[in-house]
Amino acid sequence: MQETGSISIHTENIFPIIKKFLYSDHEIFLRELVSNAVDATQKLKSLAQLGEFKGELGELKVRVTVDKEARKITISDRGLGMTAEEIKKYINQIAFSGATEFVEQYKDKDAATKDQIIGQFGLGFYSAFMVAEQVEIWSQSYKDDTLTAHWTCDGSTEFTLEEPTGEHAKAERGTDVVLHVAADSDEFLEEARLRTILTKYCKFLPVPIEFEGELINNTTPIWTRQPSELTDEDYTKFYQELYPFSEPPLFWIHLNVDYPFNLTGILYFPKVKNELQFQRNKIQLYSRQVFITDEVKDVVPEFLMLLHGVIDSPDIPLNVSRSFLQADAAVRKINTYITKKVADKLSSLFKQDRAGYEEKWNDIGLFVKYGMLSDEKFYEKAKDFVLLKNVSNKLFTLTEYTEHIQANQQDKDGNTVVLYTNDAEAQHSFVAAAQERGYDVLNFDQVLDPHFVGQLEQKLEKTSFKRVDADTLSKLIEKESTPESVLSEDDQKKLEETFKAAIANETMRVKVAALSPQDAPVVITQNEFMRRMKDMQRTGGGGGMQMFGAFPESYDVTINANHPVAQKVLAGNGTGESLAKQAFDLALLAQGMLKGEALTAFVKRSTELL
Ligand SMILES: Nc1ncnc2c1ncn2[C@@H]1O[C@H](COP(=O)(O)OP(=O)(O)OP(=O)(O)O)[C@@H](O)[C@H]1O
Repeated sequence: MQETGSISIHTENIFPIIKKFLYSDHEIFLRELVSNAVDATQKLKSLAQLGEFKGELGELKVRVTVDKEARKITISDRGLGMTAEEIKKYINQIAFSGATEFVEQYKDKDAATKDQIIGQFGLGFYSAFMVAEQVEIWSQSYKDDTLTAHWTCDGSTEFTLEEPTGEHAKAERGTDVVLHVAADSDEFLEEARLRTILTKYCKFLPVPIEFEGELINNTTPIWTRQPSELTDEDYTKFYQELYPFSEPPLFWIHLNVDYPFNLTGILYFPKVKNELQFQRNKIQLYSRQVFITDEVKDVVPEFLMLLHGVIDSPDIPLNVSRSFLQADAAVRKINTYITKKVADKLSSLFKQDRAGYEEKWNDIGLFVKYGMLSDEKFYEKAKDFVLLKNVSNKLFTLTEYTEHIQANQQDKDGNTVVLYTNDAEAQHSFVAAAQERGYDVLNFDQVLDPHFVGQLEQKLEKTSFKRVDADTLSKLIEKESTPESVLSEDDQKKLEETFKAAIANETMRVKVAALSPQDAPVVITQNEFMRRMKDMQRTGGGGGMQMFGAFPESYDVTINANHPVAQKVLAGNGTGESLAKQAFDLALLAQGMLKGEALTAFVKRSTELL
């Protein structure tokens, strides 16, 4: 029996369109055909379990072979097979209508959406024509009394279907799909290229895949197994399998839900450096153990992309555009679920082993803060286990820290003032002065910290954050009883003039204030607000803040009226100005701001004074 026929499709010329536009993703043909072979094998296994197939299963492998000379790639399975009738139904109708639908969707889309669709649309069987000029199917159904079917098609709407006689009349059960590789697809005749593709997409398929006699896959990756039967070693070994040559992960979460959506997977917390660096290792997305993509941007919340591992879900729609994906209810639920799981894991680590958690803080701190900044729900959970580190490297939770400083660091209005440094070395003199007063200073020296400070300030009631060098201590935390000035108004004026003349610099705003005699004689500070704006701008705070780039750096110079040096400057007949200069330079020196010519002049002047 031989039949020739015409496949009815609605769109004219879908073939050239598919060929042309799918160019960048031609390699997925192999994923599609191997997945079909795996599905056919799994279906046969189910039939056997149900007692509907009583024959020998035999060795259920999918074999991929390539014959470069003959320009052929063959994908063979020992699955349930198809009769000629079934080929007509499943291949001529379903597979081709899938392709038609694809082109229909594809036609009116803009370029960006097209890319999207290409990457994620499972074109199924039809994708074979992206690389082949002719495709043959040899198939023998598992059903008794059926004959082998042989279908050929050159990618046009014409096909032939026959049931061969003689030695080919009844083949072994299963399907061989034979691709006659087109002239412009030579690359797919290379063994190395095919092996790379198979390893990328088929590494964890549930049925053994053999390529040129070699097993390609691990059929039971650990995310498909029960956590109770897995050891830590299994998890770290699997991490190595996913990301060879990477440092071992810190810890992991085994995801497993089947309601209201289906999702399994393992998320690993890597050792993240203190910078927001682009990660080479990405989360991989699978659908029933078939690799789909490692662009998981819309499936997991952005901050979770710092994690590594795999997510496997048949419920993630892969054939729709990105904007649709973001609005998709299943995707949103998956997002929420993963976020909650991650927060719960961190919370239990924190509660069960505080010391271990603190040890890991350097690696997970950035992640936790990023999560708090980008996800309100995560903030709500993480506020109980986020840690603040002070300059003595002691770690506190938010509540612990408020308790720690409350007694000492409340200002006259009852606000708690948190002091912090972003560079303990450079701001050492300020940190030391604060500590002398019995104040505590936090270390906020990571890239996200300026944003994090802003967030905490909004969230925590009656609490403000001030960098230690933003003002004099008496101003940073204003107390009820401020020291009185021992100088008369006239003397204060005179003192200010002397310093102004000595400093002679427009960007230094000089003022005299009554500080404690224990405070430094001269304090140079940079206004908190202005500096924060500049910091934000540096870490990408958005276009609206560009204008601050135009502002020159400016500093406040506070002269302590109650320090003995003030009296000396006032009393110094003719030497007042050089004493003032000396005191100012010492303040600059303490902050690492004295450089170049000014530093040389200072050293010279100091030597002369000696
Ligand atoms: N190797 C095979 N053995 C048995 N049946 C097959 C085989 N390959 C394809 N089929 C049949 O042809 C149908 C169409 O295949 P196609 O790959 O186009 O779509 P699909 O697998 O149903 O969906 P998709 O690939 O988009 O997930 C399949 O549903 C299946 O019934």
